[in-house]
Parts: sequence; C-alpha cells; structure tokens
Amino acid sequence: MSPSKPAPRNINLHPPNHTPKSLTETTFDVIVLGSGPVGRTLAAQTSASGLSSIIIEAELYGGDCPFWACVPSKALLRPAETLSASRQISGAKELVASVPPATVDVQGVFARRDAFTHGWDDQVILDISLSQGCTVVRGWGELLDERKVTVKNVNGEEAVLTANHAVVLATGSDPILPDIPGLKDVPFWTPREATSADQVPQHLIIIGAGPVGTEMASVYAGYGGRVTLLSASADILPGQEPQASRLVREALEDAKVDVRVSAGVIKVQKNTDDSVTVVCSDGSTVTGSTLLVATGRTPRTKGIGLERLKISPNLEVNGNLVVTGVEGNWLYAIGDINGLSPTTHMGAYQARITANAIVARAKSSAAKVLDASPWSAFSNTADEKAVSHVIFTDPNIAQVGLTMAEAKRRGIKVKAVEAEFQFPGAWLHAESNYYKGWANWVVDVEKNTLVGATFVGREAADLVHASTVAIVGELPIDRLRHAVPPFPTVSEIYTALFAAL
Ligand SMILES: Cc1cc2nc3c(=O)[nH]c(=O)nc-3n(C[C@H](O)[C@H](O)[C@H](O)COP(=O)(O)OP(=O)(O)OC[C@H]3O[C@@H](n4cnc5c(N)ncnc54)[C@H](O)[C@@H]3O)c2cc1C
Ligand SMILES: NC(=O)c1ccc[n+]([C@@H]2O[C@H](COP(=O)([O-])OP(=O)(O)OC[C@H]3O[C@@H](n4cnc5c(N)ncnc54)[C@H](O)[C@@H]3O)[C@@H](O)[C@H]2O)c1
Repeated sequence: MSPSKPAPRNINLHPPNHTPKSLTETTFDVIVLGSGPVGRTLAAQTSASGLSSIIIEAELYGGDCPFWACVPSKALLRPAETLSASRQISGAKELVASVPPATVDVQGVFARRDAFTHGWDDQVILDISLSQGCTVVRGWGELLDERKVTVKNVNGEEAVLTANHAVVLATGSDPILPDIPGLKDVPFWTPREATSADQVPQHLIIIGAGPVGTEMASVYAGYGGRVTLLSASADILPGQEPQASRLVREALEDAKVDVRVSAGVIKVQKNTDDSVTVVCSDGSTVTGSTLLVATGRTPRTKGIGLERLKISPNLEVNGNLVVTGVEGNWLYAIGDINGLSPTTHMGAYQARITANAIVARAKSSAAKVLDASPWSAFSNTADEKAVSHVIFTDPNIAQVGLTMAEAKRRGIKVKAVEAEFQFPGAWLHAESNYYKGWANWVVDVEKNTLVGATFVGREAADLVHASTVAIVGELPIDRLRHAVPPFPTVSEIYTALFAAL
C-alpha cells in the first residue's frame, strides 16, 4: 500500500468503517479508485443508471476538494473579501472602522472553515454516496490485471474486486515538491497545511504564485499576516491574460503582500531561531516564520498498478477518457490524474461524459462504437475548447476558453476586445473605486465567434458562465447584441464588450 501522507492537526485520515472484510460481494459493474468529486460524480451516475458501483478510498472519503482544497480555501477567503468590500462602501465603512479592533475575528474565520469541512469528518459525504446506491470500501486500490483490482487497508485487510464493465482511475494529484537544496531539511506547508491551519503565521513565505500561492497570499494577508509571494516567472499567475495577472498583483501589493517576480527559489535553510530563509535566483533573500510550497501538482499515478498492465505513468486518454493503449474500453482515467483540466468542475464534467460512455457500452453491444464527434454526449470537447476556471483572489479572475496568447499559438486568427468596469451597474453597486475591473473577449475573426473570455473584478466569478455558453454554442458575435443584461448589474460588462468590438 502506498504510504499515507501525514495529516495536519492530528486529523484521522483512516476512519475504521467500510473495511475490505465487510464487503458482502466482490464483483461490481464499475470499480472507481478515488472518492474525490470526480470519482463520486461518476459512481453516482453509473449507479443511478442501474450499474452496481463501488468506490475505493484510501484516506478521507470525499477527496481533496472538500477537505484540503476548494472548500476550505474558499471558506477562508470569503470573510476577508466581504470585509474588504464593506470598507469601501459609505454607510458601512464607518461601522467597520468604528469597531475596535477593526479587523475580522480570525478564530471565527477558522471556525467557519471548520464547519464547512465538518471538522475533517467524512461521514456526511460518505452518506451521500451510500444514499446514491454506491458501495464504499476504505483502503488503497491497485490494478491487478484486466478488470481486477486489489484493495488493502492500513491494517493489512485485503480484498480482490472484479469489474464487469469498467475500472475508473480518479486518484487525483499530489503537490509537486521541487528539488530545491535544503527544502527537505526544513518544515514547510503544502496546500494541506495552508487550508487546515488554525493560526495566521507571523510571516508566511510562499514559493509559487499560481492559483494556490495567490489565493493563500490573499487569505493570510487578509487576516493580518505578513506575506511574501515568490514567483519564478516575470509576473504572477503565468498563463492568465497579462492584464489579469497585473490587476491581481496590484491588489495583493495594496494588501501589503511583498510580491517578488523573476524570483525562483534556489535554496532554503532553517535558522537557529526556527525561522526559514529562502534564497532567490536574483540573489535576494527573505526570512520568515513559515514556508508554503505551492509549485504545482502532479497526477497521482504511483502505486496504482499501472506497470502491471504496461501503462506509462504519464498516461493519456482518448476523447471519452479511455486510457490510450488499453484494449477493450474498460479502463478510464478522469479528473486530476489525467492532467487535462485539473479543477473540480472540469473533472466532474469528465465524469459525466465517462459515465455516459460506460453506461452506453454496458447496456448495448451496438453502442461499443460511440459517437466521437465534437460535442457528442461521449466526447470531452470542453476540455479542448471551453475550460473554465476562477481564481478566487480579490479581485477574482474568471476565465474560459483560450487566452489571446494561446489562441495565437494555435494559429487561430483572433482579435482582442477589452473593456473596463466603468458603467452604472458596476459603480451603483457601491462607489467609484469599488468595482475596479477589466474584461476581454478573444474573438475568432474568421468564424465571428467567441473562443475565450476573461473577467477580472470583485465577485467576477459568476460573470464567466454566459461566455462559456456563447463559446460552447458557437454563438455568432452579432447575435450577442440581443442578449441584454439587466440594469443595474455588473453583467452590463457584456454590453461594454459588445460596444468595444
Ligand atoms: C488549495 C487548492 C484549492 C483549490 N481550489 C479549487 C477551486 O476553488 N475550484 C476548483 O474547481 N478546483 C480547485 N482546486 C483543484 C481541485 O481540488 C481538484 O481539481 C479536485 O480535487 C480533483 O478531484 P479528483 O476527484 O480528481 O481528485 P481528488 O480530489 O484528489 O480525489 C482523489 C481521491 O483518490 C484517493 N486515492 C488516490 N489514490 C488512491 C488509491 N490508489 N486507492 C484509493 N484511493 C485513492 C485520494 O485519497 C483522494 O481522496 C484546488 C486545489 C487546491 C490544491
Ligand atoms: N480556484 C481554483 O480553481 C484553484 C485554486 C487553487 C488551485 N487550483 C488547481 O491546483 C493546481 C495547482 O496550483 P498551483 O498554484 O500549486 O500550481 P501552478 O502550477 O499553477 O503554479 C505554480 C507556480 O510555481 C512556480 N514555481 C515553481 N517552482 C518555483 C520555484 N522554485 N520558485 C518560485 N516559483 C516556482 C511556477 O512557475 C508556477 O507559476 C492548479 O493547476 C489548479 O488547477 C485551482
């Protein structure tokens, strides 16, 4: 069995129920490795379609998202964002300023986060899967042979399971720990510790300014901590539209985060007073109380038996998420493990597409060859054309489809359309500077359709989905003039973008 990762705060990762021995049967239509949002979504759907489905989980039932990732991070971000917003509205800001001390109740924030994680107790999520008709077994799952899987728990109990139709790998991803000299000799946080901490570090140094690094910088600076954010690249959030990265960087700097760019970390050391010093490639150093390593994630493919079936650890999938090179359409890989679009919602989308394929193949031999055309019920076309994500910094970056740089890299003839949030719906929400934001569309000039969009602003998260619909529907841009956003709302940015065409 693969070694368990240590749990922060003495959280019990291995509740004693649902042992391999407790299974009353060992043959299922569908076997799923991993109970994250992706594995659970798939099993719920195959189970609802009448296929018996078992989920194998090695740690807390529910995966990263509810315990160590999306849920606790967003629970921590929200109070800081609300406080920052109320500081900018006359009539509210006076009250916020008048309450001593003029800051949030940090222990209240942590308690609120703990409520969302159910104190790292997985029973609530487990009960949902059971109520959906899924069987659950706790332990480490490993491919043994075609359609055969072993599951072994921390006490050495084991069972061998057989799948009638499909085995689905939904094992998620692990944090990348870079090979920085000295790193293995100092204590450091990964996203697990950063999302489950119950104190604000006096001075947090964050290596990596991707979504994890920037969101955690917002959290800990928002609650009064000193934060240094180190980015190896020339700006933070590489891969976003440059203007989006710039706006978030300015906001972090306004919140007193020390943002250092082109500052790849080349050495780390622990000092006698337990502080940590990092040395950057530009020769600068920084010393702080706590170190967070947020340098990306890698698919969790080790120890799951891929080598027994001669599958490379860098596994690839086809259009309905079957692992390439495996005959017989029985092995699928979905969610973070395939590295396509590592977010909860895109993984859950892959789960729905895969469940459609498994059910169709199980129910009709005529359906063994499935419609693989773009946008069919069996094709994960959105992974190619309409991946959406939100970075929940303040301001948010909400993005879908291609950035300008990516569209050009793909050889698409595009033009950028940009607009700022300078219209009544934006400023009526509060006051002049409250809604500082920027948006762009990436327009395919030959097809006259949208291929990408970015919205940067306070609570901009919910603006992006209308653009996702336009991209997926391949809606002619000219038709958008008839999509009228209500007044006064922030979605009037769509009228501004249309006007800028
Ligand atoms: C700090 C942070 C914040 C994030 N915020 C967001 C966000 O706001 N929105 C968003 O969409 N995404 C967010 N993400 C990404 C999101 O968490 C992942 O994309 C999502 O959890 C992937 O789901 P999954 O089911 O593929 O994998 P996971 O959630 O990792 O679940 C995989 C499960 O499989 C289990 N497992 C692994 N191997 C085995 C095995 N051999 N046998 C049995 N069980 C096994 C693991 O224990 C785990 O429970 C965030 C990530 C981080 C790190
Ligand atoms: N809101 C969300 O949806 C959300 C939030 C957090 C995380 N996530 C998911 O989690 C995944 C991982 O996020 P992440 O931020 O850890 O990874 P990332 O790969 O997006 O960013 C890591 C950054 O660290 C930098 N880096 C690497 N080595 C470095 C070094 N030695 N010194 C300084 N910088 C260094 C890289 O250049 C990169 O920019 C993302 O792909 C995303 O899908 C999503």
